[in-house]
Amino acid sequence: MKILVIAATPFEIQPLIDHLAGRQYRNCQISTLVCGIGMMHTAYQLGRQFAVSKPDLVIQAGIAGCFDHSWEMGKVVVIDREQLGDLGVEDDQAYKDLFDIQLWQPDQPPFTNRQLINTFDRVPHLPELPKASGVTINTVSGSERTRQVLLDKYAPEVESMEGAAFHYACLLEKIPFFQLRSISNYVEVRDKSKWKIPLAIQVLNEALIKYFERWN
Ligand SMILES: O=C(O)c1cccc(C(=O)CC[C@H]2O[C@@H](n3cnc4c(=O)[nH]cnc43)[C@H](O)[C@@H]2O)c1
Repeated sequence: MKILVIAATPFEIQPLIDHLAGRQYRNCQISTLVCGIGMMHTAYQLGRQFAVSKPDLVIQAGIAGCFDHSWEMGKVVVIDREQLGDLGVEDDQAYKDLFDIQLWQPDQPPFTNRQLINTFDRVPHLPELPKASGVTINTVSGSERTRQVLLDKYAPEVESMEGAAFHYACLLEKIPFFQLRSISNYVEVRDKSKWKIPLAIQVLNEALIKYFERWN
């Protein structure tokens, strides 16, 4: 079983990389790929990778923002659906996405009712973690207005900059996948001093390592 773990930055999976060094798992070969921040980098790197070799499972691991202030920092979730949060047009005060203006159809593959849904088909040992819905954007949301527009339109729980590109590529290539996100911050008016990146990276990697230990 070939498993590929991808991340936007090296920092997000460095503890896993350190853990894997010199280790061999009986039933799986694990490789890692740092794709870069954002959808463009993720799509390019995945397309390039899949053209050469298709893994049996791909895991995207990263930190993310969450919309619900009752969530604790460092909460780890599996994303079960993704939506694109800023691909569309502005129409005076309104934002319309490509489905709204009918350039895309709600069920055009790989979308289902406008969403990039992971059914977790053929994913072995899916971690028993809470499921959450994701929205993917190009600019980290940092205003009350943007937060509310996204909530009203997509009702997301988690925001990242890569998730939708990952779901899109894996769904089209029919490769089993799951996206693991650990919460580093709330989606709110930007205050970087409140972000808990080291905590989020630590728990994210603990979850990844726990997952691979199940393969032993
Ligand atoms: O502004 C900074 O100094 C800064 C330093 C480190 C990281 C950042 C990021 O913006 C991280 C973007 C990166 O992490 C994911 N992420 C984390 N939180 C969010 C969020 O609230 N909204 C969207 N993406 C988030 C994202 O997937 C990127 O890979 C800034």
